[in-house]
Amino acid sequence: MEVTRYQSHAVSVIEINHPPVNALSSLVCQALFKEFVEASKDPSVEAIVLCGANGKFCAGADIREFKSTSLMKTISIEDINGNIESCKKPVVAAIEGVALGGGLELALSCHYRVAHIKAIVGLPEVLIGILPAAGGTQRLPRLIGIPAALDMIVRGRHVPATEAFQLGIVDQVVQTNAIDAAVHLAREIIGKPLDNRRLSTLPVQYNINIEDFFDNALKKAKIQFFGAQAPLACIEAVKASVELPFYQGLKKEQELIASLVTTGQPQAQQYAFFSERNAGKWTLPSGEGWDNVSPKIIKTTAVIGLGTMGRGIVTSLSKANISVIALEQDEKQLNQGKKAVISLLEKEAEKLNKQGKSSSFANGLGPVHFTLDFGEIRNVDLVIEAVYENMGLKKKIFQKISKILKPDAFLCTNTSGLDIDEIASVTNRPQNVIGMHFFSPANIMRLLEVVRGCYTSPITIATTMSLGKTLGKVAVLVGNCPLFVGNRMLLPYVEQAGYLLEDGCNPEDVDNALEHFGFAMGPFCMMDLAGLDVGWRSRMEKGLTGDRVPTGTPARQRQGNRYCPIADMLCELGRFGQKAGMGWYKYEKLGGRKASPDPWIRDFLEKYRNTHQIKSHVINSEEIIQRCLYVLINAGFKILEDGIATSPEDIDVIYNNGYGWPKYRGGPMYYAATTGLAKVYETLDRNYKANPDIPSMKPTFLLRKLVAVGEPPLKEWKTQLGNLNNKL
Ligand SMILES: CC/C=C\CC(=O)SCCNC(=O)CCNC(=O)[C@H](O)C(C)(C)COP(=O)(O)OP(=O)(O)OC[C@H]1O[C@@H](n2cnc3c(N)ncnc32)[C@H](O)[C@@H]1OP(=O)(O)O
Repeated sequence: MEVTRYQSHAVSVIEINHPPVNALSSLVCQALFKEFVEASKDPSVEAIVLCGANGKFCAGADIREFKSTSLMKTISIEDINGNIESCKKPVVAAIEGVALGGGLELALSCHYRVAHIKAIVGLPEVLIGILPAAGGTQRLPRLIGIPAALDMIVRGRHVPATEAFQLGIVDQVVQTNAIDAAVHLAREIIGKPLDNRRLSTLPVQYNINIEDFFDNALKKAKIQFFGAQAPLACIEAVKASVELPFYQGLKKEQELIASLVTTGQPQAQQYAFFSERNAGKWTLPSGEGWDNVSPKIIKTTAVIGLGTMGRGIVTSLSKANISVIALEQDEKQLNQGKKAVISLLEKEAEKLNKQGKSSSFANGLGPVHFTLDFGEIRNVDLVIEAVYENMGLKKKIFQKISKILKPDAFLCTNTSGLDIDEIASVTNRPQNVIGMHFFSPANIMRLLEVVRGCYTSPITIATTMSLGKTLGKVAVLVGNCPLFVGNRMLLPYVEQAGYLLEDGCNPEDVDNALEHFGFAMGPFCMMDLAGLDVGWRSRMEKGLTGDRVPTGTPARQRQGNRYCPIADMLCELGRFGQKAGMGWYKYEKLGGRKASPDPWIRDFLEKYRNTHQIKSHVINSEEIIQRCLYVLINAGFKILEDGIATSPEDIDVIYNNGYGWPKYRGGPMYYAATTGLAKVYETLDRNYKANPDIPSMKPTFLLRKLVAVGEPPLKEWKTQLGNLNNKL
């Protein structure tokens, strides 16, 4: 039964029961409508309470039922809302757990709302590419005013109960059972007037210049959410609450949602939503997986190395209230690390404070302890090594700690691409060794690549994936290969960006095209931020530049393939990016962030092209996007072929959460599917034939096969490979 009803004296309690989150599916809507009509007609019922089973009010419309072209149901959520609001008997919402999207819209149509202290409310539709179109954009401004409503709706913010009370969204916050409190309130208000409790009948009150306010909001949103259509539609809908009578406002919501659906963005964002949830459902070829391997509970941890990554990881663990011993090799670095962690934790506490939440680290370090003594980590459950990317150093540390730690402790390495098996091979428990590739800043970035080595046991995977979730990360299990998934795909993308400079572009042409596509940052801005020396060092280690390049090697060739040495040349001149005040761009000062195109670079590129007799040509944005993205996508197909990622969805989760890919485009593999695999294949094939010295352009076997079999849906891509190669 999706909806049940029972009576407590004169109060009828209607409970939504649709696990896991009581989403409003068609069946739930029908049942809710029916039960509500019956309760409202029943003469023995004098008041009604709406609640959700299993401690959750309702997470909104059932996203699984959204079809690509229509969001209509036989009975819409707003049909139910209208009925509730106009009911002559008082209706109280008892909010436990979550009241999100259609769930909050349902609660807003009730005459009163009681929330449990731990509940959260919000209208997060914008995050899945739509707007609250069951009256949310019309009722919320009438309840809490335009600025607060707009902020919640445009950002899709989750609001904790205490803040919801301050804003006036809920009438009571209780520490005990919210349903009992709602029933109690319902009894008290029987027979009392309800006219000023029906939000649709209230005027929207404001004392601001509405035209200016919405113009500014639109301008800001166009910058902040560049390219995303839903935030703009949300603003238009809230504006309609001021300009139009309530029922016309509802019509406007419907028009706006219908027009959003035609952009394809909701479909991409909903795909991203479910892909993210599925990423946690890892399964090994052996059948062992998330649903049959229990993780070990991690209570105590240690982090080795307090550089940028280590500090972020310590902060992350501390935020999750997990005890952590932070270890450094000398007093100076320990103190620097400690100062940095304190400052990060203070910022985190401030953020929580603003949300009305308290933190265990508000007045200090919470569960962190700093030390120079390796002996102190002997009893921890799990260690995360976060020293710099050097195989020799990492092996030395792993050898040492595997002798010290208790036998069942887990050993994790934070690396962005080193061989997990080589690191594991020096320990006395390779089955407990795993990679945890955090992204910088590690206390903020949501992505975590969990890297399984050939020895890693299922329980180690389960424990690390579960720890990732506890830290609030989106953990994705990947296989062990140089650079893993995200960075491996990035390599040909950055390589193409270099070739584009040789062929006639300036850095800003490439960055502008990709930022216009929706990336948070183009490749040259990204390199300036990360530091050009990082890639330079790695190329030196690989013998691509520096003393180890065999004499006589042509400047623009390595092992017979095309090579662009421009980044190396900038590094030789000390142009390391932001930290040097110059890189691909110039900056206002050392460490400055405001990039300006540098005439020196233009001049340098012109001379470079002349020296190498390169005929440059005008390259438009479409060519830039295709050249950079198609090789990245091609690398994604190779990763699937090699069994390094479980699914195209996992690759997309990695790109959406760690590489600034615009979520409204779903991720690179989803983008390839919507662009058309044949187009991607033919473009790559043509370019490869014209440039046989760029191997990353050669279409992969999987891409070719998928085109040959008629481009099956993305969910079926992997089945085309059979069990060819699975490193997971
Ligand atoms: C006409 C338009 C009218 C209304 C529009 C809407 O209401 S759109 C929906 C708006 N609501 C949301 O966007 C909420 C989305 N859900 C969440 O933010 C989180 O899931 C939530 C509720 C905070 C719970 O988070 P938690 O981390 O505890 O669990 P998880 O995210 O893994 O979700 C558990 C399973 O529930 C499924 N699910 C969640 N929300 C919905 C939903 N609205 N519809 C359908 N399914 C939903 C989720 O996929 C998980 O499923 P599983 O099979 O276990 O992977």
